[in-house]
Parts: sequence; C-alpha cells; structure tokens
Amino acid sequence: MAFKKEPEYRHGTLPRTAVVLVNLGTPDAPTAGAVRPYLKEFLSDPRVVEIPRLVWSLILHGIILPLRSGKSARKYASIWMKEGSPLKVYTERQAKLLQGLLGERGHEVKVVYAMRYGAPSMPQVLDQLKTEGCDRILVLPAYPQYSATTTASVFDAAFAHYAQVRNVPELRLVKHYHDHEGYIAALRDSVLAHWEQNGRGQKLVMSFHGVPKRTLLLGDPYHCECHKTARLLAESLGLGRDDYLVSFQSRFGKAEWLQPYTAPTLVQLAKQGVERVDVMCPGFSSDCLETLEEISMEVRHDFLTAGGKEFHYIPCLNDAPGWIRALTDIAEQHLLGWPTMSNAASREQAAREAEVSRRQAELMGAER
Ligand SMILES: C=CC1=C(C)c2cc3[nH]c(cc4nc(cc5[nH]c(cc1n2)c(C)c5CCC(=O)O)C(CCC(=O)O)=C4C)c(C)c3C=C
Ligand SMILES: [Fe+2]
Ligand SMILES: [Fe+2]
Repeated sequence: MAFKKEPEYRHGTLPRTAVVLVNLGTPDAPTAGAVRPYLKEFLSDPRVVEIPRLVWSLILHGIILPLRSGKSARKYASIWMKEGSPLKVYTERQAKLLQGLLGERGHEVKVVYAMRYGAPSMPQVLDQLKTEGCDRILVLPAYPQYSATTTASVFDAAFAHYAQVRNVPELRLVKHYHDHEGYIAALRDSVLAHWEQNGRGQKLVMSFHGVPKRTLLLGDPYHCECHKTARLLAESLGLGRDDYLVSFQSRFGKAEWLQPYTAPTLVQLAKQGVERVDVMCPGFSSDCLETLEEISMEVRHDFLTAGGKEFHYIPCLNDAPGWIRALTDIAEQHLLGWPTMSNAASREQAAREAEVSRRQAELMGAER
C-alpha cells in the first residue's frame, strides 16, 4: 500500500502538542436516516460485537438496522437539545473548557474533540492536526473505565489512522481514570450538591453501561473498574454497604450481560418497599441517550409503576467545574515530559538553552 504524501504544514506554528478528547459518537440528527449510518458504523466494529462477521452482517443488515433505526431515532428526538445531541454538546463544551484551563495553567496545547463513530471522525480530526503541524498527540477517551468495547476501539482507530501515515507523531493514550482522585471527588460533589438541594434517598444506585458477561470471563477489566469506582465514591461519601448498589444498563441482544441489570433492580427495590432512590451513571462523562432516555425516562417509569414514590436522577459530570479541573489534571499528568509550557515560558527556556550552548561553544573554543 502507498503511504500518503506529508502535508505542507506551517513550520514553527504553535502549539505542536494536541489533546484529542474522544467520545463514542452520536447521530447527526434524531431521524432514522441519520441514526442508521451511525448504528451501522458502531455495530460493525468487531470490538463492539464479537460475533463471526458473516453471521453478524446478516443479522445487522437484515434485522437490527431496519428495526432499530426508527425506534432509536424517536428516543433521540425525546432528548435532543436545541444545540444538538447532548453527548456532542457536552463533549464539545468539555474540550473548550479543557483548552481554557490548560491555557490558564501555562500549557501551550491545542484541545479538540473527536467521535469514534460519526462526526467529527477520528481520521478527520487527526488529519487536521497533522496539517497544523502537531507532532505530539494525547488521545484522551471520554470513558473513565477501560473496556475493550470502547477504549480499545478508540486506540484501534488511532493506530489504523497512523498506519497510513508516513511521518507519525509521538502518541500517548490515556487508558482509564476510574480511580483518579479528581474524578471521584467530582462525582462525590455532584451527589452532595444533589442531596443538598433535594434531600437524600434510601439508596444510591450507580448504574454503569453493561457489556456481555463473556468479555469479563475473557479478561476485560471493565467490571472490576466499575466496582472500584463505586467503592471509592461510596467511601468518599461515607456510605455503608447497604446504602448503595451497582448495576448495569443498556443490555443489547439475547446473551447474558453483566449483572445485576439496572431496570429489574429498580423494580425489585420498589417492590421491597424502597420509596425513594437516587440514580447516577458514573461511567458516562456526558449525559446522552443512555442516561437521559433509558435511565431518567424508561427506568424511572419502571420504578414508579412498580410502586416507587420518588426517582431522582443525578446528572452526569458534563461541564461541572470540578470535573473540568479533574479532566485537566488527568491531561496534565499524561502530558508530563512533553514541552507544552506557554510561549513566555518556552521563550525563557529557549533563552536559557541558548546561553548554555554559547558557554559550551566558548569552552570548546578555549580547549582548541
Ligand atoms: C451492541 C453492543 C454494545 C456494547 C458492547 C456497548 C458498550 C458500551 N457503550 C457505551 C457507551 C454508550 N453507548 C451508547 C449507545 C449505544 N450503545 C449500543 C450498544 C453497545 N454498547 C447501542 C446500539 C447504542 C445506540 C443507541 C441505541 O440504539 O440504543 C451511548 C449513547 C450515544 C448517544 O448518542 O447518546 C453511549 C455513551 C459504553 C461506555 C460501553 C461499554 C463500557
Ligand atoms: Fe453502548
Ligand atoms: Fe439504551
């Protein structure tokens, strides 16, 4: 295969380091016509559905896409914001705010966002950074917990893109931050703020996106990382073992997924006489279809129908200032060792280096 010709970029253009915040992706519009190609791209990823390709292709094109696109579009329509899909709106805001805070901390870094599926696509964004002369790239997936279905797929897309590039940039990847103190503190603060405003429920339910149970048996650490996040958050809130629950949502298909499942868990709580629950989704850094529609609408309905009285949904971290600080800390910790200081600082460093070179040259002259 032929590697592409290198673009002519503007040498000396700052910054040369970029952070790419990558989220899952979302359709461009809440219509069947826009949802279908998005689902096709997403569900064709072998990291997401581990079924022999030919069999899966028949199921996907024959059953899933025709049946699900319209149904899914109606759900998207129920949560669409005037600026667009919540997932994209919040991811874009996070990238802007991260850019601002890294700048305030003296880093000369460009922050952009990309989507694993849909737009703006990773190849498009990584190509753009190349033409701008960025040769150090930090890929920061928006997923706190590592899973092969999500995080590894983002890494695959970066590797696949650079496999076609002649002059590959330095590349760093953030694998996870499920136990990062800033992330846990931001979650804790969001719960405390909610309790302060609305009072406190009998149980705090932490619902994470599910994955097939088979992936856990094959060694994916996702399940473990979700439980660690939950334990650390519970500890930081001073909760006892009976005060909170971990569950897994968004099951897809007939196979067994991680248990317990969120919706049946809430129905069971209602039937046991639990009147008020607080529900949060710590694995999603932005609100999206799976939180706003599935949890805050569908599961709320299930709980109330089963006899529950009050269902409080605690929003995701979205653009909360504490979360942006944590995200900035995470990025900063991974940028360590890369020359990202501001122009002023790098000019000072350049002046110091020039002085050292001048002295060395003098010494070499003296030795001759
Ligand atoms: C088919 C298997 C799926 C796996 C495995 C899976 C893992 C997984 N997903 C997220 C985060 C999100 N998923 C979202 C939507 C979504 N997820 C699946 C399927 C799987 N996810 C589908 C088919 C959809 C589309 C919506 C639908 O038709 O039901 C979203 C929301 C996107 C949005 O636009 O708002 C997120 C976010 C994680 C974290 C994860 C594994 C850990
Ligand atoms: Fe999903
Ligand atoms: Fe869902």
